Amino acid sequence: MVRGRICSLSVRDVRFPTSLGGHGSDAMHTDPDYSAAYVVLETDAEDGLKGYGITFTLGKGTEVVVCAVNALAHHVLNKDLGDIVGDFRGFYRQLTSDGQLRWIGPEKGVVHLATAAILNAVWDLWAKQEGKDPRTLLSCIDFRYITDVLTEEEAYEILQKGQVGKKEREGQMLMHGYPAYTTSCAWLGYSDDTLKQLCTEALKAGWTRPAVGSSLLSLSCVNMDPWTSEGLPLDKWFKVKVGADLQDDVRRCRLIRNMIGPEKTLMMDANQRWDVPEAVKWMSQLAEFKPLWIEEPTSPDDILGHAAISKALAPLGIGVATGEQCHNRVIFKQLLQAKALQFLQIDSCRLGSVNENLSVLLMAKKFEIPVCPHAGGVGLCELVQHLIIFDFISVSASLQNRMCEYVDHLHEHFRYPVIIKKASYMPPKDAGYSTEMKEESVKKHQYPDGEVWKKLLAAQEN
Ligand SMILES: C[C@H](O)[C@@H](O)[C@@H](O)[C@H](O)C(=O)O
Ligand SMILES: [Mg+2]
Repeated sequence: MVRGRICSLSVRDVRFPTSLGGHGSDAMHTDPDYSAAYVVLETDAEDGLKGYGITFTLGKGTEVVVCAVNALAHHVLNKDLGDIVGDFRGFYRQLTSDGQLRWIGPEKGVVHLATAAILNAVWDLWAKQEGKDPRTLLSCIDFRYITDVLTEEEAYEILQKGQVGKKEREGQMLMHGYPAYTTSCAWLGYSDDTLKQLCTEALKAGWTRPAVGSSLLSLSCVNMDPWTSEGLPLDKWFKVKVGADLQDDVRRCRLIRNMIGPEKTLMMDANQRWDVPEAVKWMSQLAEFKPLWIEEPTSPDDILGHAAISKALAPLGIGVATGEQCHNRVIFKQLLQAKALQFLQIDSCRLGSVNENLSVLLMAKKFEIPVCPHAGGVGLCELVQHLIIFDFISVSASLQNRMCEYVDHLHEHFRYPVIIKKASYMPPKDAGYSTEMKEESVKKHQYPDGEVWKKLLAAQEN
């Protein structure tokens, strides 16, 4: 039973000084401070439940997103939660079609990140109150702009098929969790020594899980079903940042490949650094290190560019992955139509919350493209674990070629942090969207008045 009228929305600018240690750095974002616009919704219901929503940003960007959240707030305030989720498609459209704010989107950029923060909070609150069936889920999706590839009826059929074997898959998740890979070892700003040390630690610390077959390195023979492979060699998955300097990349990739050995899976991430021909040329030179995929090789908006890169790299056994900066379902639709990606990376904050991510999961299923979510940042792992476990249980029903990113930073600031066991996400058991942060962490890291920033800013002045 849904209850309560939204009587307050607060949004705070919370930043973690991760750039000081080079954490999170890549070829384009050299000094990221992992941050969140953190929204809290309160209702007048007696249960006292609150909805917590975040969107991930990098430092300064947060203040702009906070403004956008405030500009959108009037759409939520004084609304009954029942009215919002009772016509969630309509509410989603209201938020994304604000007559004045849409001009600075539409459905992309800062306003869309702000939409995600608010809707993530609505989902958190709603999830604490009740469960959802396929029809209810579909009623949350705005199919506008995607009915040429996916109608509501087709989506319903997919979800209906997803009911078959659902209980078993739930059981599998509870027992083994969802396979994860790590990016924490090889940020671009890390020295070779740090890279070696973190890689050694990750190898020792059980970033391991069972894999099938002798090689996971060519797209055609990737086969990951951790449960049918018991007793077979353990596999380990790593992602390395590339794209700034070819000689550095060759050295770092050689180093990491030598450490992990020829059989383990390596992915590369260029964070949009290259032009299309440059991407093909650069990756041809890194092909000897057998990457499973190259992530964000060029502009996230360049659909045909991604298609050209995919085509050129296919003979080398290298796939293209993208999505962390794909601003809406339309871009994903076209990437799928153009065969421009082999791995689809949803992001729980870039798109318009669960609503829009559902539409992308369903389109990916229709095109039979594996979803391997983008996570990390601050809170993205906490959020996206819900989406990908849902995808396995109710949509894709497969783990083949699928894994979810994991980054080992900042989980200690969450009340319900992710639980990783044997390199897998264990299903969250607490109600809600795992978005609540610890109040003392928020206070300390609030920008610019939190203790951490007061000290850092004072030190900068002196
Ligand atoms: C600035 C960020 O850390 C990015 O480098 C990061 O999201 C990355 O692209 C990833 O795939 O995890
Ligand atoms: Mg990336």
